[in-house]
Amino acid sequence: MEATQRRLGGGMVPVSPSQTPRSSDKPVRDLRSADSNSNSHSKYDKDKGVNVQVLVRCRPLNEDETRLHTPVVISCNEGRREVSAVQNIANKQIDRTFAFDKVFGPNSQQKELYDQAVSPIVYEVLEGYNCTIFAYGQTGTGKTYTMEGGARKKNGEFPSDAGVIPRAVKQIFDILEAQNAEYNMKVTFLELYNEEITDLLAPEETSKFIDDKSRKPIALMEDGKGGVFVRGLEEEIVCTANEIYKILEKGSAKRRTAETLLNKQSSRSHSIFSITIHIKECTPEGEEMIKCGKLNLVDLAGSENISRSGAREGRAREAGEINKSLLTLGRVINALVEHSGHVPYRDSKLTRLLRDSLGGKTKTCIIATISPSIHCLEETLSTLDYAHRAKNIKNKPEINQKMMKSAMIKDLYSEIDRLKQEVYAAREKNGIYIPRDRYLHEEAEKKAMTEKIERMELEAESKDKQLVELQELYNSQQLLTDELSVKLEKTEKSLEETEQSLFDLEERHKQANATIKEKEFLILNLLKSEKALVERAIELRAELENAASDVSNLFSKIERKDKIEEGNRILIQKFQSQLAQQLEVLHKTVSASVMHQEQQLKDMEEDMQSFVSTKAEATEDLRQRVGKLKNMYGSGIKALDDLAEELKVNNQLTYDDLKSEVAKHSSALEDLFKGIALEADSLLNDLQSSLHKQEANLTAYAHQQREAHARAVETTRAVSKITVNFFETIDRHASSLTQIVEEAQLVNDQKLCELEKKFEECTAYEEKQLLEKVAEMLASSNARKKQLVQMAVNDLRESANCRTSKLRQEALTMQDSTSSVKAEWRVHMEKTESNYHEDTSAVESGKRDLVEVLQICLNKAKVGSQQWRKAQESLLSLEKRNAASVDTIVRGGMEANHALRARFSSAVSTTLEDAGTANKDINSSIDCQYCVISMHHHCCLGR
Ligand SMILES: Nc1ncnc2c1ncn2[C@@H]1O[C@H](COP(=O)(O)OP(=O)(O)OP(=O)(O)O)[C@@H](O)[C@H]1O
Repeated sequence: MEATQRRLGGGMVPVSPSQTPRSSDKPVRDLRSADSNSNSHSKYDKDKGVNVQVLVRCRPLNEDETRLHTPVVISCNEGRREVSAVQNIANKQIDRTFAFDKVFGPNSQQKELYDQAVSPIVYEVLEGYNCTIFAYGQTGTGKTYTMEGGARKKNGEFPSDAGVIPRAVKQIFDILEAQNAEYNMKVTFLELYNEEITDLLAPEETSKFIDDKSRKPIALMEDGKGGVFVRGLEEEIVCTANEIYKILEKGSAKRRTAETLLNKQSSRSHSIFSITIHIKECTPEGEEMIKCGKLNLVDLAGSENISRSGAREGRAREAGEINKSLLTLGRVINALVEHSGHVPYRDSKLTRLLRDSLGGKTKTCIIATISPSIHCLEETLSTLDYAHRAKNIKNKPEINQKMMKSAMIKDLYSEIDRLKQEVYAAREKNGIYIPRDRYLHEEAEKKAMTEKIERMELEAESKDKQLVELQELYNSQQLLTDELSVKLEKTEKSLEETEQSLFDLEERHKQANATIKEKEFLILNLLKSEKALVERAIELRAELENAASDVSNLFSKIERKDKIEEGNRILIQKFQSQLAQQLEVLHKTVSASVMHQEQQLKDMEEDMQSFVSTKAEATEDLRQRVGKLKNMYGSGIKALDDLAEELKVNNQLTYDDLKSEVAKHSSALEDLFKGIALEADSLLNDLQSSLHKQEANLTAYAHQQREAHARAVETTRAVSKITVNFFETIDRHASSLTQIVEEAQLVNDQKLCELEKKFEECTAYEEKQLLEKVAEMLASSNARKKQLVQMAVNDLRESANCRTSKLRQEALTMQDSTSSVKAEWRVHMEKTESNYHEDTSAVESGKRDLVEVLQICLNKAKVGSQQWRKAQESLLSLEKRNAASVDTIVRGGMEANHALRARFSSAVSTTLEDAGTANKDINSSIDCQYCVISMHHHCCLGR
């Protein structure tokens, strides 16, 4: 029942098997996160957890597969960490790609896989983590090959195809040896077969019978803290790697294997090989601590298709059990991934054993093995799905709490005592006896367990009932579904038939519609042509009727025409005779009138000759009169010409007067302007000279100001220099203060460390003494403690005093520097003040000068304005005079013009009178002429 220590190694004391290393409740720093290449480290986050690392390994085709040229459907892209399954047969197309943390193709070597995926995990185990690596995959895909290796150890050499387990063992020993560490290592090796656990390291006596029945299953117990442990599992203490190899060989040989169609040596059970390492560490204070790490290496039985693997009878049951536990594992993975409240760990022993590795505090790595063959595609896809899903499981790894060696020894002593008591009790009485306390404790535990079991049974019953109900419901639903599906089928068939007939009918309907349409079209065309024909006939009839009436009309017209033509002929004959008579009469009258006309023309010629002679006389008379008029107009125009000449002379005179007057005025104005310009010039010169003076003053003032500013800048520079010096000294003091404080801190720390060390030493010493003289020692230890504390306090006080005095000194130096800065500042202030006063007086004098200059300018401006006023007045008087003289000239001109205008108007009136009489004469002569002509005209008309 109880574990027995088989060997003691490295001077370390092993822990009991029930003491499976536990992670501390305290969060611990991930020590390998910096140098590990495992991506789990990078993902690590205390609250979120670390994803289970999943890698895939594809084995190469085996001999048979190569011989039979089995098609390969799996391709591995190690760089992109992807596995693709591609198959295209007939109409079934598969093309799926999965991404994993790492992918190892068919050519990958054992060492490669180990170095890349497992080695970092081993480092983590040595840091104090619990880690699990398990291989999952279809039968014959290389789980055992990956975990254990193809060949066992040959002649002490390390084989190149050694698997994960021997390599991990070697690495652990190599590291520990290199570190020269004091350690203790123990291993366990168990097998889970048909839901029963067997110890592969059990002593020979108990397993000398080869048949399965002789193998005693061992119990899986709850440790009361949520974990499980295997009661009575052998723990082999190992000191060298070779020992482990031997153990492995021995254990593996005991594993149940069988030949299946897929694997000649197929593992029929799950195996868990665990290595627990305790490493001694010394704290800087010299305390011995024990660090503990555990590595679980799990080789699962193959997931398989029973029919394909060729498993029969016993093997089929095996396969069923294997599949059941793997199914539970799948359900656990699903529940963890989907974060469902209940995770069915308890449904199989495998999941109970792996509980901490799936969603617990262990770091886990799953190696999924697959075959590239087309025949395994279904299982390969299922494995890839499974593994891909497992990628999302999150664990929360924690480093196992380090134990103090003394505490551990204490625990072990109490364990030995308990065991001794048990042995003693057993020796004293017949049968099995245990101490009362333990009995009571176990009874209570048992009671609690019974209650729990009862409760669970009740729950299970109710669940069963529910299940039965659900089953019934499911069955009835199934029946209903079957009925409905039959009905549905029938309905579908009839629907199909109806649809077919409907389709036919529709076709026929379409055809009929088409023929109807054709016929309708023909009828319509016929009707149309009939209608057109009737219309045409009606038209033709009307035309015929019209033609008949036209013909009758034509006949009557022809008759009438004939009659008229007859009448016309008679009339023409009458007209001919009349016309001949009239033409004879007309001939006679025309000859008489010609004679008369000739007579009249002779008379007219005579009259015209007399009229021309009278006209010549009248014209002579008129010419004489016009000559007279011409003379009269010539004398009038001459008089007007004389007048205009006189006017011109007058105007010239007036213009000359005006011109001389204006010239006089302009010369007077010129003289005046010259005088004014001279005055203005002198004024401007004065103003310019005063401005020059002012400019000189201003330049002097600016110079003064510049000098004052330069002085101010100088002083400011001096001040800033002083201030910088001041701050530098303050800085120096501050840094020396910090140094002092740091020193003080260091001294304090050292002293506190010493105190702590002394206190611990004292405590340890006293603890030892306490076993003999507790009471006596207590007093003395108290006194000693007091003394020690007093000493430490005094020490601290002294150092504090020393520091205070140093601080005071620093403060004094600081005060000194401050006072010197103050004095410098005062000097600077005084200087600045005197400069300021000087500047102000200079400004005042400048201001005064300016005021004087301005006054001078003002006076000059006044003189200027007076002179301008005078000039204005003289200009005004000149203007007035000019205006008066121009007025008299203009008035004289105007009077002369008036006299000329009177003469001109009298001359015009006489000329007009003369012209009036001449016009009258012409008019009367014209009238006379007119009378003569009219008389002539009348005479001519009278003839
Ligand atoms: N990567 C590999 N390279 C070379 N040979 C391999 C590889 N993987 C597997 N094999 C060979 O394939 C055969 C089957 O491998 P193995 O027994 O490890 O499969 P398994 O997955 O453990 O099967 P089972 O689940 O039935 O135990 C072995 O002969 C092994 O040597």
